Amino acid sequence: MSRILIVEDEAIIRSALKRLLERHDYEVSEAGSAEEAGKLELAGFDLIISDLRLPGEPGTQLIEAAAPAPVLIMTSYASMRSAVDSLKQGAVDYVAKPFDHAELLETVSRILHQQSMQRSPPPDVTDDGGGRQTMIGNCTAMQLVYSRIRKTAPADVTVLILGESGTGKELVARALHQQSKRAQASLICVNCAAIPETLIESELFGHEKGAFTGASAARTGLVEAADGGTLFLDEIGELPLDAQARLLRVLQEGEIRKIGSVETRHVDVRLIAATHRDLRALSKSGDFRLDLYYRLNVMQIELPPLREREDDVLEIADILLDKACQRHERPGLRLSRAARQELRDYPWPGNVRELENALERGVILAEGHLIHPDDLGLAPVAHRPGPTASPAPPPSSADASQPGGEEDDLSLEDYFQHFVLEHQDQMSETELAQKLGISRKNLWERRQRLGIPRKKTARRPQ
Ligand SMILES: Nc1ncnc2c1ncn2[C@@H]1O[C@H](COP(=O)(O)OP(=O)(O)OP(=O)(O)O)[C@@H](O)[C@H]1O
Repeated sequence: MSRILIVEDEAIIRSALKRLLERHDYEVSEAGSAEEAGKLELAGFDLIISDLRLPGEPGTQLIEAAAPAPVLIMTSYASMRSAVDSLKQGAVDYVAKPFDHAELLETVSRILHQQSMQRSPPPDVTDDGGGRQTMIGNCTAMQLVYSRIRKTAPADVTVLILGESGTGKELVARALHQQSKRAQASLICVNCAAIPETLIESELFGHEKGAFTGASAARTGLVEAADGGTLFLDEIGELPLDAQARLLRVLQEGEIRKIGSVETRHVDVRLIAATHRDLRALSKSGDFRLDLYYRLNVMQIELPPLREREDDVLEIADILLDKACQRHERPGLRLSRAARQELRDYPWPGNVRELENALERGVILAEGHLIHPDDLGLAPVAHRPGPTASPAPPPSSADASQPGGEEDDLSLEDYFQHFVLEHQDQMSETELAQKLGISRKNLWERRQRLGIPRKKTARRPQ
């Protein structure tokens, strides 16, 4: 939903315009003067509509301050000359008052469309080891993502990144941090699903010595470690309710309190959160606090699944293949025509991460200078899983016994799926992982890959 700011001192015009835009599904904020508008994160808006004549500074004052957000100037017929001057100063367009509703809506939609079509180059991202990579892909949906990153990074606001597992949510979080004014400070990345529920609060918020059995020394939490910088909470939908309450306090008051402490400490942290789950639906079932959802959902960036990214699959495959060839010292390896077709047709439930893994397998297994479909190890058509967001049906025993190289994998996954579904109501995630002989992180990753929803945790008081 596009965000528009109206800057107009006449309350009647301002609220009429607000109602008009809201009826057309825009999210609208208001300010009565350029000075009042200047207190907002202007660059976070998709469009600013400002009256030219305002008490104090004129509307054109906002043009530079709001960049790259466009400013549309409203002016009266009597001052057409100043309207033209505003264009010279960089306003995107002007509308003469009183304006025709249809005409104004058309102008707004044209400007927003042009803005979204402005090509933003994919951002460069540096990983923890200092390695650089560029986000790959040029489809329309990714252009929108790049443009959102460019606009949102400098505005010091909370960002919620949505997308299936492996679509690049962490890459986006890194790009946001690295293009923000906090770039020189720390970026702390935490996967909420990979930390046992019993430990997550103390990991995030720290604890005092003796706060609980085993707390033999005081410990600083990750939120405090991100002070002055950015905290990236991946899979925030998995955060237990008690930790959600503490996080809300950080967002509302800018304060944390360690477990077992009575003192609070001020922290200045920009929060970026990501999830593949529908937080609104989770809040309806009582598993996610609605107030926290509203606090997180200031700006949204939605990553498209790979299967919807047009020709990006092959572009990404070519670049990642070169990298895999270098890593394994197998220069010059290419994908066969059939392998390229296979990559194009496959539904990629694990998205770019799954593509990376398939290419890695291809490079290791290829015998000549071409990678063939078998080398990629993708599931045969009959066994192809659905997207991670919706649970995949368990493969039938008939499927599992079919001839082909996948039987062992399938029956193992079949066993895994049945075991988890059968025992998850009685066992904690840690117990499940122990019984299966895998780590808790691995359990979570398999749940993502196989599309097995996590059991509902018992509702706790808020
Ligand atoms: N657009 C892209 N260009 C290049 N590499 C990408 C892109 N998107 C994702 N990747 C790669 O895919 C892998 C998964 O990306 P990332 O960890 O950011 O995904 P995610 O959505 O955070 O996944 P999860 O939710 O499972 O943690 C990484 O190795 C990342 O470098």
